[in-house]
Order: sequence, then C-alpha cells, then structure tokens
Amino acid sequence: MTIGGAGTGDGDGAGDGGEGLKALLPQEAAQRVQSLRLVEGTATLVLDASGLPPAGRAAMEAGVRTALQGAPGVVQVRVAMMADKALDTGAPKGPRIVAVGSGKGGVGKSTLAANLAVALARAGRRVGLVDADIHGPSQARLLGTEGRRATAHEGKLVPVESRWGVPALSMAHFSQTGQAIAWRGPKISGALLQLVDAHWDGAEVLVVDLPPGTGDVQLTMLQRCPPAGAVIVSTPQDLALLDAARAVELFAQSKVPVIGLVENMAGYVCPHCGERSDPFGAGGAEAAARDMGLPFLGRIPLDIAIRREGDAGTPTAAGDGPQAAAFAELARQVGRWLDEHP
Ligand SMILES: Nc1ncnc2c1ncn2[C@@H]1O[C@H](COP(=O)(O)OP(=O)(O)OP(=O)(O)O)[C@@H](O)[C@H]1O
Repeated sequence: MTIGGAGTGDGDGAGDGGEGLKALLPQEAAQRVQSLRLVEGTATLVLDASGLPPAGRAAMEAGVRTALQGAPGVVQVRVAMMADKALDTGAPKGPRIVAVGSGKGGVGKSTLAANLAVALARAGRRVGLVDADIHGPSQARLLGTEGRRATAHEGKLVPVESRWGVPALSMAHFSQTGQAIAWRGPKISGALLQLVDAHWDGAEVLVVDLPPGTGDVQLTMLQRCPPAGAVIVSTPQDLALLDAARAVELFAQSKVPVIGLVENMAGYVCPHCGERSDPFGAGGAEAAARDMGLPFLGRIPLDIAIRREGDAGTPTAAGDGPQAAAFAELARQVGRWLDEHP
C-alpha cells in the first residue's frame, strides 16, 4: 500500500507502468509530471501547470495526448493540470471544499456527506453541499429536496435550500427523478464547475459528494477547484479498504491533504435490542488508516435507522440519537482540521 508513491516518492514522478510513457512526452511536459500511471489501458497524468497561461496549459495537454495516443498499452489518456492556487486565475473562488470520496460505490459516501454537512451546520458552520455524482445523484433524496428545481441568477446557479440549514445543488435538481444522465467528459466537467461556482453566498465550507472511483469528475475537481481536504469513506472489508487506499493515493498525488478515513457500516446495530455485533470484523479501517499514516475519524455503525432516515430525507445527523452524536463527532474533527489548516 503506497501513498503518493509514484508521484511523490521516487523523484521522477512516473510509476505503475508509467516510466516508459514519460520518455514519449514533450520535454517541457515531462519535466512537469507529478504522477503518471498506466492501469488497464488508461494512462492518468497529473502535471504541474504553475505559471502557465490558459493557452499554454491547453497546448501542453494537447501535446501530451498526441504523444501518448497509440503508445503501447494505452487505450485512453486522462490529463489533470494542477496549478499553484495563487497563480490559477481559472479556478472559481468561493468556500473551502471538503471532498467526500471513496474508492468503491455503495459504501455510504453520499449518506455520510449529507450527514457531515448537516452536522457541520448544526455546529454553527455555514455550509453548502454539492452532489458531484452526476450520473447517480442522491443528495436531493437524502436532504428531502426531491422535486425542487434549482434556478439561476446573473449566470450562476442558485442552490436549493433544505430544511436542515444546508443549501444544496445536485443534478437531481435539474432532471426528472430516476432519469439517467448519460454525459461524458467535458460535459460532466462543465456541470461540476457550475455546481461548485454557484451562489454559495456566505458559505465557508462546501461539502462535495464525489462519485466513487477516480474518473472525470475527480480529475476536474482536482484540476479546477482543488479541495482544501478530503474525507475518505470505507466499509470495514479488506476489498473496500484496498479501493479506499486508491482514492487516498489520487488525492495524495494531487497534493490534496486527506483529512482522514471514516469507517461506515461498522458493526450492526440490532433494531430490536440495540445490541451491536461485527459481521464484517472490527478495526479494519482504523488499522488501514494507521498503515497509511492517516487520521482515523471514527466509525458509523450499520443501523437501519440511518437508511430509513436517508430515504425519508430526514438526515440522521439532524436528530438526537447515538448515530447523530457519531456524525457530530465527525463534524467536530473536520471542523477542527479546517481551523488548523486555514
Ligand atoms: N451506516 C449506515 N447504516 C445503514 N444503512 C446505510 C449506512 N450508510 C449507508 N447506508 C445505506 O446504504 C445504501 C448506500 O448508501 P449511499 O448511497 O450513501 O452509498 P454511496 O457510497 O454514496 O453509493 P453510490 O456509490 O451508489 O453513490 C443506501 O441505501 C444508504 O441508506
């Protein structure tokens, strides 16, 4: 398990099958490689674009694509151009972003993002929520804003208010419930930027619920609106933890600090007697966090009430039970991290 490995440890920035490819790049691009990986036909590059004007960035990206197209083993090329925030005039300005990510789908990342946002708001923070899961949005349901439509004002979107003190934007606020959104590449990136660069007036934190994995949305986010930090969600099983390590690596390669790892569905709470058991084992995520040198932010149990309240649009964190307290504790840690990393 490596963190940042190829991009930060060995000095040449290439790894996981990327060494040979780096030699094919135009010299200036090769010097700016922060990480380069080739996994199952997809070459993923992160380049340092500090100081380059927009036209220079576009030209460098085009040069990289041309150089790698048709190279041995390469089916697809993904390029993220990272710029020093002070120099990046293209990045939307606004609240600080806390990205909530996972390596794998279905681990409860959206549930966690919604409850984290509500718990931060309850703790007195001004917070907004972006549902960056463009293909499978779920935040409108989780916050009880299904069927509501986002509006626009002076060319920017106006978030939809929820009952929980958390305004939100989701593709579900634009499409019919259940309608699939079959967008790809640039269209997805454009949608994400509009959701982030909206009228988040006065919000200090924007919780962004990322889709699972390491695709276009993640790369756009890292490139155009880099998060202040990331929270990674995993279930306790080994396989989920391996995927979580990949998500951690993506952020680490892009120099986005990982605030910590949260274990969701940790232990089962019996709805009848309230007793807790551990069908998937205990302590896996905490040990994985330790191995990766990351803070462990706590456990949220598998509790049928969390699913029921999520489906009903009344987030658990807005209530008073033990699970609300668990989300409050998570929010306290994330809030403290933000205060300590201004
Ligand atoms: N701690 C929990 N206890 C009980 N049910 C949970 C818990 N966390 C999430 N769930 C339920 O698990 C299902 C998946 O959760 P969620 O949609 O938040 O996952 P996700 O990782 O965002 O999934 P996707 O990758 O599909 O977006 C939902 O039905 C949700 O209500």
